[in-house]
Amino acid sequence: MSVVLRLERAALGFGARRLWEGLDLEVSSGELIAVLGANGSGKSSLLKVVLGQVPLWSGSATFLGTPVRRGDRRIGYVPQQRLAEDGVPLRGRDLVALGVDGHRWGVPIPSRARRQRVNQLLSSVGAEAYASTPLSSLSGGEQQRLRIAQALAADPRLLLCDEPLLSLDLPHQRLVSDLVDDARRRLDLGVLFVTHDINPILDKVDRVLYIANHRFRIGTPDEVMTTDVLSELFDAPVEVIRHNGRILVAGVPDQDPYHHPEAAVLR
Ligand SMILES: Nc1ncnc2c1ncn2[C@@H]1O[C@H](COP(=O)(O)OP(=O)(O)OP(=O)(O)O)[C@@H](O)[C@H]1O
Repeated sequence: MSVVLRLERAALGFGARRLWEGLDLEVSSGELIAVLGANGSGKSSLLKVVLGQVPLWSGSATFLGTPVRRGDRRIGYVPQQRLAEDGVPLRGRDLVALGVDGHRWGVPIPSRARRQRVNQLLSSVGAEAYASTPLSSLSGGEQQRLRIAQALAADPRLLLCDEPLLSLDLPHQRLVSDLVDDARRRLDLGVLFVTHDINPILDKVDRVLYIANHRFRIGTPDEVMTTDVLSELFDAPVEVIRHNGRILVAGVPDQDPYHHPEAAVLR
C-alpha cells in the first residue's frame, strides 16, 4: 500500500476560530477512513483543504508527494447531497459526461470513446436504466449513484465523500456505501468518507478520524469508538454501546438529533 494523502502538523480555522490542529494523517491506496465528529468540527473543511479550496493555518497537505492544489483530477469528490432542482435540464448521462470532460476545454474527446466511457461509468454504478431521465426526477439515492460515477470519471487515486448517505433510506445507504467500497477495491482508491453515523459503513471502515473540541483521535473503530475515548475527546460523559453489530453513541453534547441519529436513539 502506498500513501496517497499526507497531512502533517495540520491546523485549520476561519478568522479567529480554530477548528483543529496538530493533525497527522496518512491515507493509503485502498484504505477507507471514516471522518466523524461534532457538527461544525471541521469535517467538510478538511475535504476542502484536500481539494485545495481552503488553505491550512499551518502544517502541510500533500497528495502523491506534492502540495494539494485546486482542480487536481486525480481526486474524486462526491459533494454533500443536494437534490437537483426542477427545471435543470441535466440528465444523469450529462452529469457523468461532465466528469469525463473535466476541464479539458477546447480539447475535444472523440465522441465514440466519450460515449463508451460514460456508458461504462453508468454501468459500474448500476444507473443505466435512468441515464436519460432528468436529474430532478430521480430519487436521492439514484442521484447519489450518478455523483459517484461522475467522481470516478477521471480515474482518481483518492475519493472524498461528504455525507453521501445523508437523507437516504437504509437500503439506499447500503447501496451507496457498497458502491464506494466496490470502487475503492476495484481501483485501489484511498477514501475519506465523512459521515455522522458510522453504522452503515462499519464493516468497510479501516480507520476512523474522530474530530471534536479542536482535537481528534485516529484508529480502528474498536480503538476510537469507545466510552473512554469519546468521553475524553468531548470532555463529557459519553457512552458507547455495541448492540447487534451496531455502535450506539449516547450523551454527545450539543448534537442535533437530525444530524446524529444514533445519539437520538438513546435520548
Ligand atoms: N469559508 C468559510 N469561512 C468561514 N467559516 C467557515 C467557512 N467554511 C466553514 N466555516 C465554518 O467552520 C466550521 C466547520 O465547518 P464544516 O462544514 O467543516 O463542519 P462539519 O464538521 O463538516 O459540520 P457538519 O457536521 O455540521 O456538516 C463551521 O462553523 C462553519 O461555519
